[in-house]
Amino acid sequence: MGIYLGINIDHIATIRQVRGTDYPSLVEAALLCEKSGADSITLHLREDRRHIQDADVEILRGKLTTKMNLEMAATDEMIAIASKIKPQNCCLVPEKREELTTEGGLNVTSQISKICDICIQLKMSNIIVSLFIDAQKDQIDAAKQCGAAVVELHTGHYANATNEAQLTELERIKIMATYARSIGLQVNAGHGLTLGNITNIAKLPEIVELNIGHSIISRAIFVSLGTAIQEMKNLMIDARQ
Ligand SMILES: CC(=O)[C@@H](O)[C@H](O)COP(=O)(O)O
Ligand SMILES: NCC(=O)COP(=O)(O)O
Repeated sequence: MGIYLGINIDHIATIRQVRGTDYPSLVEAALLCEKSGADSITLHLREDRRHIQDADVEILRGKLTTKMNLEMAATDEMIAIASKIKPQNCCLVPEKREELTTEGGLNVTSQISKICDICIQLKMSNIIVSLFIDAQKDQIDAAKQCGAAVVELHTGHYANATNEAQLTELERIKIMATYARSIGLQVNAGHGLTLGNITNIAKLPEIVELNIGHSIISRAIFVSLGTAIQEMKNLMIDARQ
């Protein structure tokens, strides 16, 4: 089975926000991503608006030719925005104001009734709901119970680990991807993936889509955005063969 690549463009918005300029253009970047092989565009509208802005979500919704995957916190404000903009996919992620980046998965087990309600509301807007969770059985079961169609397994711990510890994380993701698939969930994965650590994750046959941003945007400094995307996609496809 094939494997899809979603490009996270938050990090392009970060460059713009740090100077308050109107460049680099997120529309130009997103369209170039799509032209270069991205299967979807991921953007995280953080509560503190540190990179993606509300207007970006609105404008990109009318321009993307693939799919928009809107990452957002499980808050009333974000649900209202998603219900208005209607991206094809919404991924609920945990957020801490002070964090440098997303540190772990959403704790679904501790807020089942709230996440259930959000899934119902988003589904009413024809949005496919994904939950960004750690590769843990109780979180996967809770995601299923809440009615999410997709889980995105957080690969940050795998990406940050080395040697034996990384293999242990890989095994955990592998077992949990198989389990999530067996109970009817679509399995995506992402966070911290690079050209150096992608192959073992992309080899897992249950994984449908990988969302990658930071390492691709960083690599683009040296080889162009289009080439950086193609390099990653080629590695993913090679891993599947
Ligand atoms: C949920 C996730 O993994 C991405 O949204 C990632 O967090 C994007 O980068 P920032 O953490 O810099 O917003
Ligand atoms: N959901 C993960 C994502 O969108 C990309 O994360 P990163 O590659 O920027 O760490």
